Amino acid sequence: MSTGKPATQYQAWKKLQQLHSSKSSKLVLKELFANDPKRFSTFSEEFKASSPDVTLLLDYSKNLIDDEVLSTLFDLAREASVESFRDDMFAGKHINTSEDRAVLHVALRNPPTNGFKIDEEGVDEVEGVLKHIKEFSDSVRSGEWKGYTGKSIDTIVNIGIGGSDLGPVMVCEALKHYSKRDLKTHFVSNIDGTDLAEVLKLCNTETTLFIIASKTFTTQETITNAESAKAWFLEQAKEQSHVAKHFVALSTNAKAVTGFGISESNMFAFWDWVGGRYSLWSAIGLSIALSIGFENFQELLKGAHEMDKHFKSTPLEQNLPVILALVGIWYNDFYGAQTQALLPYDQYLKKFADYFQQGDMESNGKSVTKDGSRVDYETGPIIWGQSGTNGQHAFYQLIHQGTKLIPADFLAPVETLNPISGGKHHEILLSNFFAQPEALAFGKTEEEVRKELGAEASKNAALVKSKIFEGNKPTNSILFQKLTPGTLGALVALYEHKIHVQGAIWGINSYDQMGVELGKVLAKNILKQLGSESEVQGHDSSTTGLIHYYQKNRK
Ligand SMILES: O=P(O)(O)OC[C@H]1O[C@](O)(CO)[C@@H](O)[C@@H]1O
Repeated sequence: MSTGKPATQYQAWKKLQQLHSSKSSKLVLKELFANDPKRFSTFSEEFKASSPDVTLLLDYSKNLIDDEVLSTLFDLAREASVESFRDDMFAGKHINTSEDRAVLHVALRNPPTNGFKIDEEGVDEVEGVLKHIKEFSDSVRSGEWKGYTGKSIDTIVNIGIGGSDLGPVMVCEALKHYSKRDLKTHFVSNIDGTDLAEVLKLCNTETTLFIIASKTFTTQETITNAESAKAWFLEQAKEQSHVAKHFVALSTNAKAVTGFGISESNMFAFWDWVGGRYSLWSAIGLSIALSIGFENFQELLKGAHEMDKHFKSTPLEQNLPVILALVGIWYNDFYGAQTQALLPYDQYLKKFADYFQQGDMESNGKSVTKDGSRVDYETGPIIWGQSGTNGQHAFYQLIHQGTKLIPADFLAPVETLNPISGGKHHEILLSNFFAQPEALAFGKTEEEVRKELGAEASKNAALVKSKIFEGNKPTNSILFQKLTPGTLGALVALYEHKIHVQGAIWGINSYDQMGVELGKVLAKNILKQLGSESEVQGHDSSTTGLIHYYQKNRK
């Protein structure tokens, strides 16, 4: 079990504080590289899965670390029992202590033979659900599954929110290359009626399949959207019995699913030990299987499983998720960095940062440890980013020359799936992928700027200053072979395990999400009061004023 101890109590943490005060000013990338020609090979690791297409190179040499800092970070991981906490997760121990649950997304991608031995109720049902997903997705994709007028399905609408939306959205976008183009996939998540209304304009009742994705099947947004979608469908289809051909559910709550009017045979089950933000590998991935086919879905699971094996069995010093986690902690807790940017140089990964915004921030956005103490150090970073090179023309200015330290992960494929114009686009893309971390690390000195400006430099001191790049900005670079389902699985699992390791060191529970509850409760209460001004009770003057303004001005 993780110690749940405040991280500041570890000896290694104290040593890292000393190292930061004594040497942070000396950790200058330009000098570290100049003094060590082998720095790249020392601080990079390759991950190779059994499929030759699934390889990742992590270069973490452009970080503000040296051997001593790094070995102290590994000491920290050992002192915080990261290895035994990891093993507890794989063994099905109830590491989600506040909800007394196992955390077993790894069981969803664990092959029936040669996998990990996991002992928890429901794990032996995983294969059966995968079989159900295969049969159903094959029959929809082949056109065998017919709608109420005998036509095949050509449109899928996944209705879900949070983990029941973001994973499928990200993966369907990332693996669009492998998708069945004549089967359109849409996602509706927001309670804002605009979301559903705009999607319904693209749908035909006779050929649309709605997937209602909700672990609890009580989430207000999802159930309201599902009810409205059903009403829209029945306006045309009339007969309640036709619902069975057009609505399926992905849930752990059979009672609520049948209560909604979907029969259990049209329900794809999963279990309490699958956290919402770790659920794309479960039945929640049905829209993925429909879009890219079951075999590709299985490749995705396989790639993740290979990363699970790496995480479970590789010594910490070569363990990719552990390295990413520790380097992240170095900036988050000792340099005071508030955020972490994820910058994929692959257009298919444009939703990657959005996905891990929930994955990381809902997991590690906590301020009490497992034993209830208030932390006196920073926990989860703010995750953000977008695909390169678009980000370069949006926010990179601040990363290069702003006042904030923004550690960033750059990701790119060696091979593109779209080598248009003889591969020219890809070469340009990758030249940017290589150039940005280099510019961030090594910057541009005043001397270089003066040389570049020539005579102009002596006339315009402010211009000289504005063109200096201080450099020494840390980055990780991840190069993967190409964006296959297996590679994506490995990449997602890499970041999932990074979150796990960081949570273990911070002593927090990465697997509950109490922080989303209060707002939900207040919204339900306010909804009951929106009828008239006199009903608005029990709020502060700001909230009351805002509600009254709305009530006066609504039409
Ligand atoms: O799948 P459900 O139960 O509808 O929940 C959706 C999402 O809501 C949350 O509980 C809170 O945002 C997430 O953890 C979850 O992914």
